[in-house]
Amino acid sequence: METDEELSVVLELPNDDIFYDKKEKLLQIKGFSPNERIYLRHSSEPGWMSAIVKVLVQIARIIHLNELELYFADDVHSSGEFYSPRNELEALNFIVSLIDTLLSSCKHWHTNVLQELQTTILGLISDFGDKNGMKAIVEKDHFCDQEELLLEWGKSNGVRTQLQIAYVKGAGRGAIAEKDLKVGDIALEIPVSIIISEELVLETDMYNVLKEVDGISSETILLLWSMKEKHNSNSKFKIYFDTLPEKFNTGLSFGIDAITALDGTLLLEEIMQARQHLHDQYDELFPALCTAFPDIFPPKLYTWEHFLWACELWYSNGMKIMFSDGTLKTCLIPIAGFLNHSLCPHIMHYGKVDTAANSLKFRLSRPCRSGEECCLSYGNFSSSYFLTFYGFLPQGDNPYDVIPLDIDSTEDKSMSSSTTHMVRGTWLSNNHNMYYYGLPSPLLDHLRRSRSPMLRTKTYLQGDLENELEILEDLRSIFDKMLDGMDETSLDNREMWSWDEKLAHEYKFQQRRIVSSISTSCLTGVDMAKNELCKCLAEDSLG
Ligand SMILES: C[S@@+](CC[C@H](N)C(=O)[O-])C[C@H]1O[C@@H](n2cnc3c(N)ncnc32)[C@H](O)[C@@H]1O
Repeated sequence: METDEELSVVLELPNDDIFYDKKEKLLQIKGFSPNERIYLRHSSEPGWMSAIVKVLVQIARIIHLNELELYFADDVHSSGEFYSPRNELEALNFIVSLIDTLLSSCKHWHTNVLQELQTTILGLISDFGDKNGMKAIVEKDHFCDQEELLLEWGKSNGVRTQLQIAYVKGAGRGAIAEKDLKVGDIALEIPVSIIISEELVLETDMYNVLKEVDGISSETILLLWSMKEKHNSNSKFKIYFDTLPEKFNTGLSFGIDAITALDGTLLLEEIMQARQHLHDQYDELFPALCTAFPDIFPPKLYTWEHFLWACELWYSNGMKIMFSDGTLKTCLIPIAGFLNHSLCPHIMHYGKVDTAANSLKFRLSRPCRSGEECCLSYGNFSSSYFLTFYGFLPQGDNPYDVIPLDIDSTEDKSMSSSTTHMVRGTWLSNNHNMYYYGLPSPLLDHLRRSRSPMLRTKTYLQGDLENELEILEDLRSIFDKMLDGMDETSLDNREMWSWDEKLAHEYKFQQRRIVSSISTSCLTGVDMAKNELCKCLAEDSLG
């Protein structure tokens, strides 16, 4: 919005945001309203631009917090807050789009300010990517003949790409930028006609049989179709199926030694349950379908091993896509399936078909230089989820690596009864002061209230400090027990391990690091609270 003299922008927290109240409160704590107008005034003062940028970024970050980030957001007045790479990129891209809108409609005398602002924000995005993105090592001695064939096939079917396929260290194939790509560029465009979705199955004999099976989902139907289509030499997608790995190596196919190595972690139970669920699903369908319809379900293609392969294919390569008619379907997307995951991705939004072009566009949210690997975000998942369903542990600090706590929060009147309490590595928090300790405030507040419902807020009075000591001791004992249950793991002999043992030990190492950071933070908190309590008692005895 602009007048002849004044150029301004309103950063609005949408009324329909499901976390409106919590975000409004955070904005207020930082001194902003949910409809904050920022004047974009050029000034001769040095630093005028960074002052504007600081405010814009602070507000944009809060507007774009997701549920988990909100849970861990400190409710204290401090500037320069950082929540997660996802949030940071989302916030900065939001400002870029606001400036784009202003630039498209503004008076020419304002364009200089806006362009300068645009350049500053794009610079921040680029710096952020340089600092937080992992640089993949391209393995030049691996050939990608089949992948090249798939690319050619794709291009002849309307694919447009600025990416090449190559092997990258530790991640199989990946997509490498052919030239410098900037924010807003489309790295890859896939026409809907080559997306593998349930439409393909509808006209088949297999569908006529499976639609009669009680409770079967369209995802399972497509999975069973892909098991057979993989071996169909006349398939339209033969070149795609030929590029798929023979083995996926996800947590679902962990051997007994790797499973045993997970002892003491929650992941052991999660993997066992996921496998049991798949086994049950398989046993419900087979061998019955092979016996009743051997032509449609040839027994040699529908073994448990083939079924597990297909499950791993769909878990690790399936993408949820919103089509132009509004339906959401899990799909396999040739070529896009080469994009690896990053915690600081280049591409954040790709799940919606562009109706005008009838294609899926992979647009960049941060620049990718020529020769650099271009990565997606697969979603905000924990490392245990990535390990189980994708077979890797993301490099770097994963903000979604949380340990859920089984604490009944129904008595907590200030929050919805569905609040799930959790913790994560306390090194991720900026606030390790008294009453915070790097631990999430909603958890601490809940524990404080359940011990002492009439609690005053965070005072240095004897009762509060004693309460504080007790909750920290209780928490610490939970995490010390957890640590005792996980024997120490050393990564020194990783060269001797099989792929699955390596992943299991790395995972356990990460979990121990998280748990021990929480225990240490509790202990530091206990020391702080004891210190304050001593001071308080000393003052009382003096006074
Ligand atoms: C959609 S595919 C990506 C292409 C895959 N690299 C390939 O060669 O087919 C997903 C799989 O890639 C691998 N992957 C993706 N991101 C990764 C990462 N950041 N680190 C290691 N492996 C990764 C995992 O094996 C995962 O199951």
